[in-house]
Amino acid sequence: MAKLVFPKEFLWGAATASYQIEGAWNEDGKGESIWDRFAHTPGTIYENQNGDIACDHYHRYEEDVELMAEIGLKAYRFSISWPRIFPEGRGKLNPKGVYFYEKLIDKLLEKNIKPAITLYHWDLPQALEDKGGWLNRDTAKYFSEYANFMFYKFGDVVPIWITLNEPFVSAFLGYAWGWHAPGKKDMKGAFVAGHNMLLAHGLAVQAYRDGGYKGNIGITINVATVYPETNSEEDLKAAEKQDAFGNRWFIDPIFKRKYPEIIWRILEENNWSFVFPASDFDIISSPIDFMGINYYTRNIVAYDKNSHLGVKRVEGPNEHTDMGWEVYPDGLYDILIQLYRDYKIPIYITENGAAYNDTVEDGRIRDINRINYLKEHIKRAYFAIRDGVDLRGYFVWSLMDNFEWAHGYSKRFGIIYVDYNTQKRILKDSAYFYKKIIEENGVDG
Ligand SMILES: CO[C@H](O)c1c[n+]2c([nH]1)[C@H](O)[C@@H](O)[C@H](O)[C@H]2CO
Repeated sequence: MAKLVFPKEFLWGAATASYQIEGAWNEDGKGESIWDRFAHTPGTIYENQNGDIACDHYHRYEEDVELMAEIGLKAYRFSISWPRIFPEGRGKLNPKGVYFYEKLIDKLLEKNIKPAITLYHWDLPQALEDKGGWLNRDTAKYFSEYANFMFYKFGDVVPIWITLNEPFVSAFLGYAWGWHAPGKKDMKGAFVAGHNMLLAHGLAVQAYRDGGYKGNIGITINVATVYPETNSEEDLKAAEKQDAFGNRWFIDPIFKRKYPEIIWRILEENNWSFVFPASDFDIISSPIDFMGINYYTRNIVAYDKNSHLGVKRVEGPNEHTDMGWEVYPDGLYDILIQLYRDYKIPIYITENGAAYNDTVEDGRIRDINRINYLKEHIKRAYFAIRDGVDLRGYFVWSLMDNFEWAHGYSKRFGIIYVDYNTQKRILKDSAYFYKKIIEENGVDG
């Protein structure tokens, strides 16, 4: 069997996010986040679980970095908890919060693991939410102040910066559907929040450039490759709409200085066509160095006059993960080809992985289904590079089992198992599989 060998500098990593792993939700001066507030609200999270302790990474980060080194990670993507730095979102600084990340980054560098920082992975300071949160345009400015401080502190030692994680998800699930913090159900608000997040992104990129830092800065977008159920004209149009709405909404403003047509049509149909100052798009489209994509599954769609946008989802025929997401590795290849064709920008896969109901038997976790998932997707990443995509790296989601938002701890994505009763970590078989991938810089074809 042929070995598919990646380019020499290809970056193999794993990813996490602050609220999902850190715990210490109100320790050492950290301010409340909207996820603390949301998860403390009964009925929002599976079995009313929350991130108060999570994986206790705040206290166990040294052990966790040792495990990253044991796996052989070349990079580690993690997010900064904004309210751990600025408890009120701006103004008063929390030195102990800064010190935690200083120690974490120092430990990573000591182990030759490149830090890749996500500045915002959904845990907005509650104090800013109390002033309107992402519905308040000023939050974009406050974000750039926070980003500027992080660049000042770590810009010389952290080579990869991601401004936002999945603005579509935090705008829509947080402001339109209410499934995520801050739990609002206001479709119009989702568009305003999304726009202010993009503004925040652009202002942060400008701050990074003004600081003259030598690293790379980008954004992470969630993508699900879209396929029409049939080749009928109606289904093809439905697929085009879904791709624009689900994948391009937060990409086109950055690369084309405008929203996809479908977004403007929704705004106009609802009389929400706000007058976004054209100058916003000058800021939003500040050039970035890479695009991060989070790929998990695809979307098969068909025309349906009774559905939102006239588009209904059709379930795929292949195996599904514990999240109910179809396993479709070819979708990763297709989306990489499409995005690189359309935007010609270096790409990182900043998240890819699968939740399965892992069990510990004789001290081992034989997660062969996750190994197969990772293997097939890593193969597609190789074929995308072979076919011309400038793909720079791959971050598995996730380094360790963690708080899976509204699903609480019921979904396990980690390549490291976490026993939440004891906080014991156990490398799953998939961790050893990934270790071999990294050692060989390649995968069996
Ligand atoms: C459709 O999947 C999304 O792209 C997506 C999946 N995921 C994400 N975004 C988030 O970035 C992570 O915080 C989640 O833990 C992770 C697993 O659910």
